[in-house]
Amino acid sequence: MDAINVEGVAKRYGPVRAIEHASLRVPAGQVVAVLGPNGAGKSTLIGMMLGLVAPDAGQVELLGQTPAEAAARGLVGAMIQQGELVPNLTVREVVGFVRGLYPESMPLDEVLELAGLTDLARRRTGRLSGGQTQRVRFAMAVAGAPRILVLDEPTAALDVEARRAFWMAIRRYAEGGRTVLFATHHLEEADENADRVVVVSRGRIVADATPAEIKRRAGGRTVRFRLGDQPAVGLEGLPQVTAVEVGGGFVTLHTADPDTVVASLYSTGLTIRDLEITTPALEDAFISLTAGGPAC
Ligand SMILES: Nc1ncnc2c1ncn2[C@@H]1O[C@H](COP(=O)(O)OP(=O)(O)OP(=O)(O)O)[C@@H](O)[C@H]1O
Repeated sequence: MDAINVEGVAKRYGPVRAIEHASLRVPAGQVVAVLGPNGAGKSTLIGMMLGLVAPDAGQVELLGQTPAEAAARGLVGAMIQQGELVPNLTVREVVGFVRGLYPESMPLDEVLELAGLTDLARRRTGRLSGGQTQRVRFAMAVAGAPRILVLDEPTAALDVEARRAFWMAIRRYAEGGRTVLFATHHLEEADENADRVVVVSRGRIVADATPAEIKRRAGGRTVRFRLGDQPAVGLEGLPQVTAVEVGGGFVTLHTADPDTVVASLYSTGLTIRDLEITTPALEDAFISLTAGGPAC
């Protein structure tokens, strides 16, 4: 049984089609990034997964149950963008309260340690920084030891160091077959932390693959080198070369198969200098996959 099964969901807000017919199956144990620009529909899709937004069409199952049933049984934990913490309670009290709502929760000290809150346990939540508040939200999301964890832009308020610590905690949580799905605009975050990247653009899933596959689909690779005074003729006829650019003293060959291109390049007898093979950054892949911008 899949951890998450989204089948043909759609949601409109007046004239805006926030999500148009999206389907997604996530097996247990995967860490999935939902990547897309502002307004792409990520929060709407996540809201439908959590039962917070009613789809106009289609359905969602979490471990074979409706989102409401899964939430009632403590199978799903969530960190969403809205919501204030109760300011006059300590971190330990807030997390302990949430933990007490679940049938099979994690030991409180373990939750605090995982979220990096051990030293802040006695601090009142109204006196926390933005990053510390995010850690409390994370602790609340995992306190019930849910099998599925859903996070909507969880690192939005965090600096680089806090981000790194946060992702280490998520990876630890995902160990042992738990499923994590998170929304992000941060390409490097999807690349570094997910097994699979689902790209959403203008309410549609436009790509669903590993980060490496997304880069490959969006642009292939380039083989770049200097030819000196030798003429750059016949290079477009080499096997697997899809385009040739000459400029700035360099020749750039575009290809999906750089190994074949390099082998055939050396067999031409040309003197090749400063050869390098490059892969486009995930950022470039993302821009070309989501070309067209947000839905409204
Ligand atoms: N409650 C609502 N009422 C009206 N329009 C809405 C509502 N919620 C979302 N939308 C619109 O639906 C579209 C998708 O929004 P959504 O918040 O799902 O995108 P997102 O990818 O999560 O964006 P962001 O990264 O900025 O959070 C946007 O055009 C947004 O303005």
